[in-house]
Amino acid sequence: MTTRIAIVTGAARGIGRGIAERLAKDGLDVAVADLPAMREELDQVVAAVEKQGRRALAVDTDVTSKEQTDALVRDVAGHFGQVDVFVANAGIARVTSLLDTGLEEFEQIMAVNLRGVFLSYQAAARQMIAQGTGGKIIGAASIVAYRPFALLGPYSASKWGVRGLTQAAAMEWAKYGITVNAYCPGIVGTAMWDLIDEKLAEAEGLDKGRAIKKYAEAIALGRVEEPADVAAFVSYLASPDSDYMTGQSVMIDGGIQFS
Ligand SMILES: NC(=O)C1=CN([C@@H]2O[C@H](COP(=O)(O)OP(=O)(O)OC[C@H]3O[C@@H](n4cnc5c(N)ncnc54)[C@H](O)[C@@H]3O)[C@@H](O)[C@H]2O)C=CC1
Ligand SMILES: CC(=O)C(C)=O
Repeated sequence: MTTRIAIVTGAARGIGRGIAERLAKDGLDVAVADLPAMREELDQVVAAVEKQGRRALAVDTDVTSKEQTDALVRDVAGHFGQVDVFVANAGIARVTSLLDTGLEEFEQIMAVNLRGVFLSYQAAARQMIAQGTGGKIIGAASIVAYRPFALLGPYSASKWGVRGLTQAAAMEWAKYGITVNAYCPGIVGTAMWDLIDEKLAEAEGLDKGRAIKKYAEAIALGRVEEPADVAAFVSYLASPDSDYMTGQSVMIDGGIQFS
């Protein structure tokens, strides 16, 4: 069997890095993409993938740009011959009340979290359709795609949008053998939550580090999530074991939300 090729965006750190390393462990060759400012960290992920005996490629990409996202897929297909798995992981969080959110901030969140996922899904699907191979398209949603967090309103709306986009893409592309699913993590201990903790602590008059502790009390399994917890589920979504699953946004949160 030929080696499958995956692309992971926002892969320089956090959950994206965890996913890239896990897919490499699963035997896939992996292209990792992130903003140019993250190149040093991205190169470390390339080294970690290669250490597992897999081929890797780093591509500077801003997923808000159609040109760059199309080029990412084109370059990876040119380099490795095909694209089998696309993980649209890149995202940003902003802690802001709805009344205080300026238009520019709202649009920035939507540009990365929703437009970026749309552009990623579209570029990946066009490549997979042209190949005639089917494929696995996977997006980053969140538990807030089901029930928002106050002060994370625009962020929550963007993730709600990812859930809708994932359903529509699954409906449209099933006939090409492409499945489209999303992962919905809870509270993962990454740089993103460092920022959320700092801003929520400020807003709620808590000391730094207290907000994440407070929110983590809601986790039934009793610990903050790690990137590897998310990556284990993405590994399943990227594998043939999930071939009969499409259009789903699945909570992997240690038991915060119960639907
Ligand atoms: N940390 C958490 O608790 C949760 C995270 N998520 C989602 O998981 C995904 C990954 O989150 P984390 O690893 O925690 O975040 P992170 O902030 O640690 O990493 C995000 C990565 O995305 C990159 N990125 C940002 N804007 C980009 C752009 N325009 N183009 C390309 N790359 C860009 C960043 O440079 C960074 O390397 C995000 O979509 C996030 O919304 C979902 C639920 C919970
Ligand atoms: C960042 C995020 O999506 C949550 C739920 O914390």
